[in-house]
Amino acid sequence: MTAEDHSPPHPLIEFRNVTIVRGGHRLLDAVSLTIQEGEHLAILGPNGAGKSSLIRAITREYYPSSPGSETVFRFRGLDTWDAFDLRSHIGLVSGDLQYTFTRGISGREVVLSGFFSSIGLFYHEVTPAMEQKADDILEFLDVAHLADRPMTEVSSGEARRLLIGRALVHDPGTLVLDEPTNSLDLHALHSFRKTLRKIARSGTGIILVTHNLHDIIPEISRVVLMRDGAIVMDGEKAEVLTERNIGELFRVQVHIHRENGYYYATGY
Ligand SMILES: Nc1ncnc2c1ncn2[C@@H]1O[C@H](COP(=O)(O)OP(=O)(O)OP(=O)(O)O)[C@@H](O)[C@H]1O
Repeated sequence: MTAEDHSPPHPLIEFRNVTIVRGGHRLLDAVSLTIQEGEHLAILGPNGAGKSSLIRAITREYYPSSPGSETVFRFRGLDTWDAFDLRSHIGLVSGDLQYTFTRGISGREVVLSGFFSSIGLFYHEVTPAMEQKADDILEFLDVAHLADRPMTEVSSGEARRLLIGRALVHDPGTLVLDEPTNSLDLHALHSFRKTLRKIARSGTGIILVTHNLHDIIPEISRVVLMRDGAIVMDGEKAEVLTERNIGELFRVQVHIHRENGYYYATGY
């Protein structure tokens, strides 16, 4: 082992002074954010805060506009990275992905398509090892019974779990979820939380983007608040999720109450 091997690992994401402008609109405004490998954090903010834009910057869909000398835009210590690097470290479950699976693709095929970043398998060659991995993931996520069901015939909650499976095929160190509980009913929300907690406890990092406090599973310890394209607060969950901070963020008076490690906003 060399002396270099003892140097601290690079953060997964290191952004400093990142501004992103699209169509004349400032989506991110001088954002600085460092996320370590394996961290569990939530990015919380109202509609239009820039949360999805931040995810697009993390996944390199968006690049900083007119970066200055003080701009840092790094992934694992690198200024440039390719889709392959990214996929092996970050599994993405985006909010609109479910609606791109419009054909009768089975649950197992949804998961397998993660190997090819495709929507369905088409001409891709699936190896026995891939089949095994997909079946292990279906089992882990408690959706083995959906392996042969067409995606068009599963509920939103089930579809969401299959898409998580799709994002896990490369064993990414971190799972990024953009508004994952939209349109889930109470039972589906309950199953989804259970699944996410299991993933977090297995050691996978979680970056959860949401506007719902109750999506923040107890394993998430850090919360970043966003508004108008900027990060307005970043810190330990109990210090960030106060009535005052959340009231100011959403511009509405709220009561915050805590139950079994979850936070709920009520009274608005
Ligand atoms: N490509 C684009 N060109 C111009 N404006 C955009 C573009 N993408 C997003 N916006 C605008 O930028 C703002 C931030 O959008 P973004 O989707 O990042 O917010 P969000 O916090 O994810 O919102 P939501 O919770 O509603 O999904 C919004 O006002 C949106 O309309």
